[in-house]
Amino acid sequence: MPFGAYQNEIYLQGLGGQLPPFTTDPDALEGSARGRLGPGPFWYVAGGAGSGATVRANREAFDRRRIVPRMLRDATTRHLGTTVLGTEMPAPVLLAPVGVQSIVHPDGELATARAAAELGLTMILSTASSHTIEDVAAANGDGSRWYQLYWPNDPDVCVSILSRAKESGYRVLVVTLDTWSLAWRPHDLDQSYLPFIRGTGVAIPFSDPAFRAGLAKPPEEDMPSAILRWVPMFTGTDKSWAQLSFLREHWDGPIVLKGVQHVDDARKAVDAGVQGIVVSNHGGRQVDGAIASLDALPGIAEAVGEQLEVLFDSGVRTGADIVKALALGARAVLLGRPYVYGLAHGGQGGVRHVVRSVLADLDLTLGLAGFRSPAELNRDALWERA
Ligand SMILES: Cc1cc2nc3c(=O)[nH]c(=O)nc-3n(C[C@H](O)[C@H](O)[C@H](O)COP(=O)(O)O)c2cc1C
Ligand SMILES: O=C(O)C(=O)c1ccccc1
Repeated sequence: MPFGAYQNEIYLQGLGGQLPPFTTDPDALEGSARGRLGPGPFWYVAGGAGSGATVRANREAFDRRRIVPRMLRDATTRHLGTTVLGTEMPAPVLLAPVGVQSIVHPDGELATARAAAELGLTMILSTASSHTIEDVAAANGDGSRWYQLYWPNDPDVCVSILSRAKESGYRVLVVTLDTWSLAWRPHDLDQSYLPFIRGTGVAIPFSDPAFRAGLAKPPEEDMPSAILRWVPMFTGTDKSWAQLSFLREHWDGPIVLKGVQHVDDARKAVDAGVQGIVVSNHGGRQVDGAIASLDALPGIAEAVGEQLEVLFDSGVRTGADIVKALALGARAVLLGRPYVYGLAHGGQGGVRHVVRSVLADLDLTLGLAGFRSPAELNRDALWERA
């Protein structure tokens, strides 16, 4: 069933008097989620670092580029599927790792895992998850899952978490490099809203045998001490390129580095022997004033796209955005905030509606622009404003 068929489904349901569960308008989605969430949870998701300059820059970079549609090329049948690092995907879209999803819905990552499995998409589970590696794997069933590591300083805890992920069927390790500390985030600070305490984003360390072994009392008996041990374990110390060999030793599948923004770092990733990168500025949540992720993409894809898989995120909201990122050299994109807003609207069903909408929009936009598959896209498909 083509993804664009969601359009017909919605129109047909309309004949029976039924409307979509909530908006299909990507621009209205954030405002709609705002009406459902308190200010703490809403700004945790929507907020960015500092003045919000990079959150805005991410959108502006998409706006500056436009698709140039081609006619009479018979794009009535499209094939959106692709394979990334051995993972088959029905469309070049993954669900980005987002921490502490219980903040917006009690089912949190379990709902996301179920929605991803239903749609055949790959989810990337965050280390800051509010559910354990094993529970999310069970919810995802025979779906496709990758694991995102916030790299703990304690090697025993790191190895233990990696082996749990491996045993639970997570196929690819995504190592996030840009968040060894949370950035200056005025919205969270003004509300004294520390996300991973508010939403129990510590399920993974607290359930970890190696982490528990280092505590005087288990977290259930002494939560503050456990948190005080975990926070410095995954923040405060940056790692070096040389240390990546430790992860290669303890993870025998593909490794992807998330948060690459400079072409020289992309080349270092090649030298380090990893299999992929995510060109990302963390949705504008880390370095305020950082380059728009889409502006960083073409140079990086050109330099290293033949040597490793180049994935992309930050600012993707529509099908057209995905077309633009693919045309600039991304193999696939990660969807971030939009699916979290879907989760806020209705758990698994809310994620399903948002993701189906984005995929339908992608399918229709690609076809109407005259392309049958992502592989046909390149820079010729775009016009760019100076
Ligand atoms: C609420 C929230 C929590 C996030 N938590 C994580 C995380 O735990 N690990 C991670 O690698 N990235 C995390 N990210 C970043 C996303 O993976 C992704 O890079 C970003 O959302 C992309 O930007 P977009 O939301 O504009 O699409 C988070 C993003 C948001 C919005
Ligand atoms: O908020 C984030 O962007 C993020 O990456 C994170 C990190 C730790 C806990 C929760 C979210």
